[in-house]
Amino acid sequence: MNRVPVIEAENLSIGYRDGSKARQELYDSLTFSLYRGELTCLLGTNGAGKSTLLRTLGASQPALSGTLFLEGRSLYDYSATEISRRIGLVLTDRSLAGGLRVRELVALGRYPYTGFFGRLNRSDEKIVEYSLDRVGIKHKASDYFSELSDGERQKVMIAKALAQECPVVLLDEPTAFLDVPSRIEIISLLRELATAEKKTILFSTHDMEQALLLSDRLWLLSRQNGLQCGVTEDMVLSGAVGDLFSHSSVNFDVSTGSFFPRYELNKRAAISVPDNMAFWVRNCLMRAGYECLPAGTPGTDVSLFFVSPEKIRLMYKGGEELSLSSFAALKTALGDLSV
Ligand SMILES: Nc1ncnc2c1ncn2[C@@H]1O[C@H](COP(=O)(O)OP(=O)(O)OP(=O)(O)O)[C@@H](O)[C@H]1O
Repeated sequence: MNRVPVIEAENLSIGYRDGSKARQELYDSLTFSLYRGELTCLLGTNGAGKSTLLRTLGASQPALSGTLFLEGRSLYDYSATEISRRIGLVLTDRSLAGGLRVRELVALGRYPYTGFFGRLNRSDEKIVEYSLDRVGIKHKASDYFSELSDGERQKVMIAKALAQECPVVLLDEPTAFLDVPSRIEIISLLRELATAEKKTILFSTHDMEQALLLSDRLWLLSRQNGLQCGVTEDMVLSGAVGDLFSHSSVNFDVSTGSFFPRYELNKRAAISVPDNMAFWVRNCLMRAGYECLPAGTPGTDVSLFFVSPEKIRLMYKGGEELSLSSFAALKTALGDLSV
């Protein structure tokens, strides 16, 4: 099946103009497509250019060169009003919200439809109420935006983009400063809008774990490799995600999609542990400098038979044996805790 991209770029160059001539070019030949009904996550290290790319796609800053199409037409052939009916850009800067109440702020999303005086008719009001309801923030509609929590503010900004009724929504770090349940809630909401309302959604984040679980596609942006695009699982298993954040003191575990510190393992432990506790037992041993090997491996510094946190048997190389009944006792016996 040949799918038609909603946004398409060819040899797009993005960056900043300095005065009339000199320019700081971040990327010079980005080629990509964004599709309807998909949630795409933009990942990259600090300063990679994620915000710059999102602002360029949202027409809030010009591309340096190349072509950028929205629904098959050059983005730059659209008027500002036409763009604001098609692309909702949710940036992290909230200073514009001033002293507005939540409902008033969401109603600004209707501006592309309400004409010069911005008067809402019955249908506009209905859309504002629907948008407040859709993100679960209706109960705060009369509160001041400035008095909301970070998570509530993010929901309001998403509601404003919904009220704009755009088929494309671009969001710069919508989960910044949120606790883990709120991050999952926001990304799940974006996912729902993409699948149920067939919107095209691209968001940037530093929340890897949630992004990998919930996004259909990943865009990996780096100075070394430019923009790499693909389905989440392909990008993880190909090693591209691990490479993006490769660092001398950090490893990426492809099997779980999580990053962990690179420990110096100078001791060896043969371990027997039930599957449901294996992660935490290994975690405890690796922090104490032990490489974890299968039970029965000869010549290790210790052998561990872990039945449950209350039932642990530890055997040292010399033959001494201890029965332990907590992780605290195990860590003390391994010399990793001084209590
Ligand atoms: N207005 C500007 N003028 C000139 N250079 C800028 C401007 N804004 C950002 N830059 C530069 O562009 C590069 C990319 O910045 P950008 O904010 O797009 O990165 P980012 O990937 O969003 O970073 P982060 O994850 O830290 O938010 C940086 O080197 C930054 O200094």
